[in-house]
Amino acid sequence: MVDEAFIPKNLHHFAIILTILLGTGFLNICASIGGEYALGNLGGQIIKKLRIELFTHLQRQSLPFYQTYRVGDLVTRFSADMGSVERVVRIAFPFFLKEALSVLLGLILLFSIEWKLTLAMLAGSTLMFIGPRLLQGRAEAANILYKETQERFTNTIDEMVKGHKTIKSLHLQARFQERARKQVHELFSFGLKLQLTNSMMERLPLISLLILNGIMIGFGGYLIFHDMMTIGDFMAFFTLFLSVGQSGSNLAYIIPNLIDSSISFRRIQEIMDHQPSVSEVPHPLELPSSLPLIRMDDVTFGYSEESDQLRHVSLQIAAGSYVAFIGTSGSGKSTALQLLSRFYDPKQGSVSMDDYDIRTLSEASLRRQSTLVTQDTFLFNTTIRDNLLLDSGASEDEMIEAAKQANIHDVIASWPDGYDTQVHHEGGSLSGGERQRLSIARALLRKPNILLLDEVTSALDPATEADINQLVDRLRSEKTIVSVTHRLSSVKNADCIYVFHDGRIVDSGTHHELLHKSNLYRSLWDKQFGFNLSLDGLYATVDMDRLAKLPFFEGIAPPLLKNIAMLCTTETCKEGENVVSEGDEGNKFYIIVRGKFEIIKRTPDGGERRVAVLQDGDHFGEIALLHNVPRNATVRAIGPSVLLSVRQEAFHRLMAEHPQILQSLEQTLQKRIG
Ligand SMILES: Nc1ncnc2c1ncn2[C@@H]1O[C@H](COP(=O)(O)OP(=O)(O)OP(=O)(O)O)[C@@H](O)[C@H]1O
Repeated sequence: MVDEAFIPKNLHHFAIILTILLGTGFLNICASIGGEYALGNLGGQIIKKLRIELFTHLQRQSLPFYQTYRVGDLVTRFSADMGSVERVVRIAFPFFLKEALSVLLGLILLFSIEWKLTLAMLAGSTLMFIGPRLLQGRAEAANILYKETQERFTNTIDEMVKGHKTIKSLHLQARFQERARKQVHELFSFGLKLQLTNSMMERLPLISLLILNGIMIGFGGYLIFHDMMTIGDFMAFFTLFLSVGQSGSNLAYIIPNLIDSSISFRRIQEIMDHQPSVSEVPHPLELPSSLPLIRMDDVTFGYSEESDQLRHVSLQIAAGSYVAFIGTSGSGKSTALQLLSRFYDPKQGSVSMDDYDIRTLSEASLRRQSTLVTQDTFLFNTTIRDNLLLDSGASEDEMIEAAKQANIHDVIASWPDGYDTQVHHEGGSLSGGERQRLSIARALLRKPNILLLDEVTSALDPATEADINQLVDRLRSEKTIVSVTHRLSSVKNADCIYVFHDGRIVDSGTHHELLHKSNLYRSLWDKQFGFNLSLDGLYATVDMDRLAKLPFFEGIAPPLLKNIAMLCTTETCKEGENVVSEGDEGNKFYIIVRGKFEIIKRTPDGGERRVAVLQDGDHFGEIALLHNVPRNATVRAIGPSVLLSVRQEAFHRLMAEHPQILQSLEQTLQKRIG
């Protein structure tokens, strides 16, 4: 324009150049609108595909995966990480393409105007990328640190929301507040570090651009003074270089975004690379719809490579029979049930239904045939109706029938919205017993041939437990039922009871056979007999024969034991409640009538460690009847429980009236110490 139109004042050339400028400008506007739509659409499609693939991949994962990754770890990948990839795919990547194209075309034009100056500029422009490159490692590390902290904070929020009842009842707000405060502080400091590194990476190219401008003006001036370049060419070069330089620094500007997104992408990829440990074979078989014979042949299984929780377990469950797995806590009963459901595969041996190894069956056919009901019931945040029906295809009448069988229909009908009642907090608004009965109704609606029950009556009151036991009795002819329980009275009628101990089956037979031949079974049975509990589960008594079996009361005459039995008062406690706390002064003795308790010891670092689990018939704190000694551990209810307790003062009054009790106790203690 300067050399061909302005200096020679050539109107014709001026008109041509102006038309070209306006025409290309218009083309530029049209192309950018079209390009933005096309790239936006492409970016959106990529993200859509990635989200669906990640979701589907998560659903394919087996149980160990969900024990490795916590909710926050996965939610962050879907939210923050996916967001960062999305920003790059939708905005930064099109921007990168546009700017890279500008640089490329600009360089071609610059070469055509003055190649020597362009070469000089090109050599200088390496400055623009050296700085960011040097900072890249630090930026990546800061980014990873920030994302991991985000993940931990999300996990804390998840735990706080899910455990809000326990946190309140144990008054742990300060502990969570402290954890959250620490993580928020880390988010602040790591975020600041990340921001500073990123802004340094963004500033460095601008500084380099400033230096480049200086070089260009200096070298350009030199060329003009030596008649090696016209003023017009210099002005064209200068204008074009400003635009190319700006595009170049824009490219450097988006590097932090690219780093952020590449780390997010790596984190998503880490999940996508995780192969499920239990997966379908390439051409799975369909299990015929009939009551199958179930077998476990020499099964050994461990949750980790280092230890085995089941060892050489072999068992056979006849079609249509009612079988129970019983044993001490931690003996492997639930693990065996999970292997029957194929939530895990054995390390050695096999689980089969009829003659099919269940590893060869399609997951759909296995799940159609067998349903597992566990004690941790999960309800979806939708209506009770949806929670019951899910994809079972059952009718309204069938749903009501199943709810009646599970003894929950009357409760639902008494709610203002009945079956349309909305479930909140994954069922947290319902009682444990209600949740459990809903999950039983849900399982019945799916009409499985095999019903696997894992401690399903542990959260129920005695009346409901009796109803569920009757239901199981009614169902036993039409289904194969396998029930894991620690409450022996509820499986007395089972066709076969397998007794687990330390990961092995040590005995099997009917209740009567086991009473005769199995010491372990007899001792478990003896521990649980002799208690009487009202149907609402609020009032309990203990027989003196049962008290006589406690080592502590050995040798005390029956009439005195009767007096001790009368001192017992019933205590009920909710899940998560501490019955005794480590360090507190002990003044009561307890016997567990129903329920499970964990014994917890404080660790030197301020944490907690579970050292044992107590259940129906176990007792603790007997020393408190005699002396005021501090409790050496905390006893916390794992589920709703009922206990009988004897207060020290009442016991002392009894001992004052009957000094023989003290004599007997001292003799017993001497014998035990001796
Ligand atoms: N997901 C898991 N990862 C690692 N170890 C586990 C896991 N689940 C259970 N265990 C361990 O495996 C052993 C057997 O547990 P399992 O739940 O099968 O016992 P159980 O007989 O059903 O006991 P309980 O009556 O107390 O539930 C226990 O030592 C337990 O701590």
